[in-house]
Order: sequence, then structure tokens, then C-alpha cells
Amino acid sequence: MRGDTRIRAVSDAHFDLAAGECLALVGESGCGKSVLASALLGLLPGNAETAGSALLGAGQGGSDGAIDLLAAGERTLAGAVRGRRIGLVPQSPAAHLTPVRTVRSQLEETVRELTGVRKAQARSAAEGAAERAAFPADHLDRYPHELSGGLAQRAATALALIGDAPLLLADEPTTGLDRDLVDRTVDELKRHTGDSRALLMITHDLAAAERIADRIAVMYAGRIVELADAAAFFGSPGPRHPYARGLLNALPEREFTPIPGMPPELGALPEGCAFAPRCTLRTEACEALPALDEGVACHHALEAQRA
Ligand SMILES: Nc1ncnc2c1ncn2[C@@H]1O[C@H](COP(=O)(O)OP(=O)(O)OP(=O)(O)O)[C@@H](O)[C@H]1O
Ligand code: NI
Repeated sequence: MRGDTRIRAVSDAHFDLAAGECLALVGESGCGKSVLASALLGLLPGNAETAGSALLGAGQGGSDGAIDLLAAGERTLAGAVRGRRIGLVPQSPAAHLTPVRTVRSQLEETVRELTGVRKAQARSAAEGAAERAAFPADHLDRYPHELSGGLAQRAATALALIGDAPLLLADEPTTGLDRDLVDRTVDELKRHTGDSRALLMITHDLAAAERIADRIAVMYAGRIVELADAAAFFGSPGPRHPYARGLLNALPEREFTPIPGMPPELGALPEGCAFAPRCTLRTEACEALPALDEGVACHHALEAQRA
């Protein structure tokens, strides 16, 4: 996408997300998580290209009301999808808030736009939304530049919760929050899935993912390399992809050993498995790209699990 160079930021991403379910998308910085989220919302830069389909609402009584997010035009996305069918907690909340208006006025406007309540009730609905996202009531009359990163994050979460959208897409919703607030925020997001709503949470924070996810998708260099049940992934038998094992083992409460090496540049990916250069299980087989088979894309998945 940059200049003349074309980068495949996300390849072969296949997954589904049921109503009431939380899928956590994890992976190191730059692996393509936000690009995937932006593609679903039609928020990629103008020169980006997408292929394939992303059906929203496909599981509910056939494909009648389903929208293909990758094929939908900007009018549909702006008028019927963003905020209404997909709530977004953006990765850079400060950039998403309107700088010249207070948090209260932005919340009230979104309440009126998405729920149709009258002005008088909008005030209490806005305060309720702030409360759900742990945004302090005495900061509601502040402008975005008067907020810390963590407060801007909570304001953005409050905005995203307002429409009660059937899908909530939260891109790093806990950045800048201390542990208590992380727990409180993800619990609130999880509560959102209670009424048959779905949550796609993008995060670096594996502890937050473990707390609320039903399933985990691990991304590496633009590809989903493992899709697993959260209980099996975090508990027993554990991750099956060597990269996913490495991510877990890097946690302070586990082995605290980082994965050696760095992720590759997306513009210069190796032919086969992109993780092979960092992988202790690497063999000649890894020169061929492994397909995602039964939830794992690795020629040595079984060995990894035994290791
Ligand atoms: N606007 C852009 N122009 C060109 N390349 C981009 C653009 N946005 C993203 N990319 C490329 O896509 C890759 C994936 O970026 P993305 O923001 O999805 O990563 P991420 O997994 O969300 O990382 P982080 O955890 O840091 O948010 C980047 O490495 C970058 O090369
Ligand atoms: Ni990102």
C-alpha cells in the first residue's frame, strides 16, 4: 500500500463469529490485526485492495439480511453498519474523538442518533454509557485534549457501546489502563455479548483475552496461524502453533522467555512458513506454506504441543 510497494497485510483470513461469542485476535505489533478490523468496517485507506467476503448477519435465519462488508458501498457502511450493526472501539481513540466538543456532547449526540431518544433523556443515557465504560462523570464536560490516554480510551468505549450493535469490534480497548480498569473494561465488553451480541477483541494482552474470550485467533505476519477454543488454548492441551506457544511462554506469569528474533517485514516474507526463521522446530518441510488445517497452520503442530 505504501508508495509503489504493494504489501499483503492480511492473507487467507477465514473465521466466523457467532452471536453471543467473543473471539480474541492476538499477535505482535504490525501483524495485520488493525488492517483486518479496518477492512471489515470499510476504513482502509483509499488505495488499499480487498478480496473475498465478510458476511455480517449470515447466521441469523439464512443469508437474507446479511451484508457483505467487503462489497458494501460507503453509504451502506456509514448509514447502516458503523455504530448500528458494528460498534467500533478504535485503536487510536484520541484521533477518533471530535477535538472541539466535550465528551458529554459527543455521547449525547451519538445517543440521539443511534437510539432516537429525545434530548431530555439523552443526558441520562449519555451518563449511563459513560458509567458502563468506567468514564468518570466529573470529566464528562472535558474536551478530548484534556483527557489522559486511558480516559480517551474509556470515552471511546462508551461511544461504541451506545448503539447496542450486534457486533462489537474492539481494537486494543485496554491500552493505557491499569490492571483493575482492564478487568473492568473487558468485563463490560463481555457483558455486551450476553444478549446474543458478538465481540471481536483485538489485543496484545493475553491475560485480558484469557479473561473473556471463547475462542482465540493468533495472527502472525498477516495470517491466522491458529484458531482455538480459549479453554484449550490457555489450559490444556495448550496452543498448537509454536508461535502461539512462544507468545504464552513469554508471559511473566509463565516462563517469561521472549521469542527470539523479530517478526518479518510484510514486504519481504519468506516463501514458506513466515515463522520458520524464528522456530526451533523448523525443518525443510517449512519451506512450503502450511495451510490452516483443523485450526492450526504448522507442519509440526503435534511436536509443538508435546514440547
Ligand atoms: N496506511 C497504511 N499504509 C501502508 N501500510 C500499512 C498501512 N496500515 C498498515 N500498513 C501495513 O500493515 C501492517 C499491519 O498493520 P496493522 O496496523 O494491522 O498491525 P497491528 O497488528 O494492528 O499492529 P499493532 O498491534 O501495532 O496495532 C503494518 O506492518 C504495515 O506494514
Ligand atoms: Ni493495531
